[in-house]
Order: sequence, then C-alpha cells, then structure tokens
Amino acid sequence: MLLGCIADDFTGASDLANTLAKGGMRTTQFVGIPEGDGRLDCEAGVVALKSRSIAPAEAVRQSLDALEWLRGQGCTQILFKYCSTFDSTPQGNIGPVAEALLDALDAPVAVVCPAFPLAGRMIFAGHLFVGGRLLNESGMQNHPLTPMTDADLCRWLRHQTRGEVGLVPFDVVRRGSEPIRAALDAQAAAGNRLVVVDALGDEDLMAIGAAIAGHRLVTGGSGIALGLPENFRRQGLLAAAAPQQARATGPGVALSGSCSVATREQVAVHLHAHPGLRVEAEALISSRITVADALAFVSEHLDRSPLIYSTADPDKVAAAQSRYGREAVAQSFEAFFADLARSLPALGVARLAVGGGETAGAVVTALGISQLRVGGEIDPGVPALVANGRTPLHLALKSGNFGGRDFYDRALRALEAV
Ligand SMILES: Nc1ncnc2c1ncn2[C@@H]1O[C@H](COP(=O)(O)OP(=O)(O)OP(=O)(O)O)[C@@H](O)[C@H]1O
Ligand SMILES: O=C(O)[C@@H](O)C(=O)CO
Repeated sequence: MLLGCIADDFTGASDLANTLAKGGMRTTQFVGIPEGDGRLDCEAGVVALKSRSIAPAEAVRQSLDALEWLRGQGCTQILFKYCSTFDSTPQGNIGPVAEALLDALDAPVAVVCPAFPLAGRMIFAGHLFVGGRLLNESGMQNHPLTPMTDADLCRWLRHQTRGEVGLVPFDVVRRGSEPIRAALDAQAAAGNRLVVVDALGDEDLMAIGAAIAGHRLVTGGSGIALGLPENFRRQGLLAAAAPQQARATGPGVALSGSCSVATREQVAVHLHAHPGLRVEAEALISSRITVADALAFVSEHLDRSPLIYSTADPDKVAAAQSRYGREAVAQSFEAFFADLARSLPALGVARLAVGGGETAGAVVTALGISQLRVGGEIDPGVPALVANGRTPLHLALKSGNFGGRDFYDRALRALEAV
C-alpha cells in the first residue's frame, strides 16, 4: 500500500476510491479499520470512517487509529478526505483531525483543498463555490447536520484549529507546480501548517498534486487525489490492474436518507416510474411506520426497483429537528435504515443504491461488509462497488448532492455487472 486514505464518511470514501481507481491505482475501500496487521494487496487503501458528525475528540481518536493501521501497511503518504462542501461545524471535525494527523506525522504543512470541479466545487480567493454559488447560498446552509453558513474556508477552518490557516491564491496556482510548491514551503516557514489552495479546474488539481508529491499529509475532497497516482507512477511504483467482473442476478433496492438538493430531485424522478415508501420522522418515532412495514413494501415490489426514503424538504427537516432534537432524529433514521438493510439479503436483494453519507455508513456497517472492490464509475464521484461478504452484494453509495436526475434507476441497472 502506497497511499493511505482516511475518509470521514462512506460515500466520500467511495468517491475518493473512484478517483484513485480511475487514476490507475489498485484501490480497496475498507469499512472501518481492518482487523489484524497482515499486509493487504492494494496500492491505495481507503479507510471509511463515520467521523464527520461525531464529537471532535472521538473523530481524532478514530482517525489516529486509522493512521496507525495505514502506516503499518507501509503507506508513505496519507490523505484525509472530507466533503467537497467542507461539511463541518465551528467545532470540527476537519480542523481537529487535520491538526492531529499533522502532529502524528510530524509534517510541516498540508494542503486544504475540497475542490471537485467535475461536481461544480471550485475554490477562489479561499472561498468555496458549489454549482456557481457561494457555499452558504448553495443549499448547504440548510444541511441537517452540518449547515454551512460561511464560504470563506480560511475563516471557517480557523474556528476549528489551534494554528493559523494560510492560503495559496489562484494567481500562484495557475503558474504551476513549482510556484505552488514554493508558496506552500513559504506558508510552512511562516508557521501556517494548514493551507487552503485555490483550484478552479482539473488542471489546477493536477499541478497541486505534483507540487505535493513529497507531502506526508494531504487533505481535501476527492479532487485533490487527481494528481497523486501520477506521482507514484513516475517512480515506477504502480502495477497494471487485472480486469475483474462480477454479475449480480438478484433484485435491486434504493435507500435514500439524504435531504440534499440533488437527492430530493432524484427521489422525485424515481417515483415517476417506481414504487416508493416515504418514511417521515414523526411516523418513525411514534412507530406508526416500522422496519417490518418497509420490508413488506420491498417484498411486494421487489421486481420494480422500489425506493424507501426519508428524503424531505428543509422545512420538514427543521420541523422534525425542533420537535425531537437533531441527534434523536438522525439516530432514529440511521437505526431504521440499518435494520432494514440487515434484512434485505434474506429477500434475495443483490443490488443496493444508497443516498447520503451517514445513511450509507449505517447501511454498510449493518450489512457487516468489511471491504469493497471498486468497479466502474456510475456518475462523477460514484463508483459501482462489490462487497466482500458471504452473499454477493453490489452497491452504489451516493453522496447527497452527487448523481444525475435518474440516478437511482441508472445505478441499480449499472450494478448488474460490476
Ligand atoms: N425526513 C427527515 N427529517 C429530518 N431529518 C432527516 C430526514 N431524513 C433524513 N434526515 C437526516 O438527514 C441526514 C442526512 O445525512 P446523510 O449524510 O445521509 O445525507 P447527506 O448529508 O445529504 O449526504 P452526504 O454526506 O453524502 O453529502 C441524516 O442524519 C438524517 O438523520
Ligand atoms: O466530497 C464529496 O462531496 C463527497 O465525497 C462527500 O464526502 C459527501 O458525503
């Protein structure tokens, strides 16, 4: 293993694994920290944690444990992957985790670069734009767990860090790798260990990637990984990947817990041609709807790609949170999707498309999956995955705001052969 990655959620992990696999690295996604220290056979390992929305101290602890395991695998570079919309609160968890990793690696500096141009995430003058809008006007200001109310990444990150946060502006980035490398060295010399780097297009990310070839720690969205495989290839360290294919013959089901803008449209589109069961917070918490009801619904519509969803508009989410509390609502939905997922293999379900990082984390953990092989790309940032469990299961773990309008149907079809 050359590149060791720590992702703060499950859809983010598969987004990153997708970029690395496309870049030609033999990549495995791990569900949590694998047990044992036997050396595993891959070039990039992505440890998926569920640490985005937990207490900062616990996120730090889990990330350091993942780091230790990855170092034991021989990794020479560590990538901390967070969301391309920088999902975090003034307390964390991006800043505390990044600083703890810097300390543990005794690294002088690390870039902070959530840019993902293909998905419309760009950074200019340290400000994050999503789909052409400032982050705090992009819909992310309504996120149920990490409402993003400031697009200035340096200012937002400073709330979370002990140290000062630097910036490498676009006029340096567009001049290429050498000026970027020099600017990062200057930031490190000035004591700024975390440095936001502007990036508008993939060519910028390639240049940044080349500039950070020697960095022990890299932090960012999946875009920051675009240029990294080339660094290893240049050193002759990458082997050719043998093609693999697996078929899933059983039915497919979609589970949607994200309330993000793109997911809301995808749910509406899926419902035009497929059966769907909506699970509302009030109905779930008062047990008017149960996992058994959802299972009965899936069984009844098994051959028509049914969708079980809690996806709701911001006003509904806000009403549920003010009535029951944010944590309690999140826990109820996660427990619901976890229990439901656990029962699906017994119905013969062989393909699962899941929307939302927290939701995907709950589902994959409940299914007892420990490793995922990365297949082809379904949509930018969303690969098809094959789980290693006893029953063959093909999955797509979709970040809330990723994917085309007809994602759920297309993903379930794509999962037939991975
Ligand atoms: N109907 C609802 N009412 C209130 N909260 C909800 C409802 N449905 C889902 N939620 C909450 O919204 C959150 C969605 O988080 P999740 O990470 O799954 O999606 P996301 O943030 O859009 O995806 P990503 O992290 O991949 O961008 C969950 O914590 C869930 O508890
Ligand atoms: O970076 C992204 O936008 C995604 O991979 C993600 O982390 C959303 O959960």
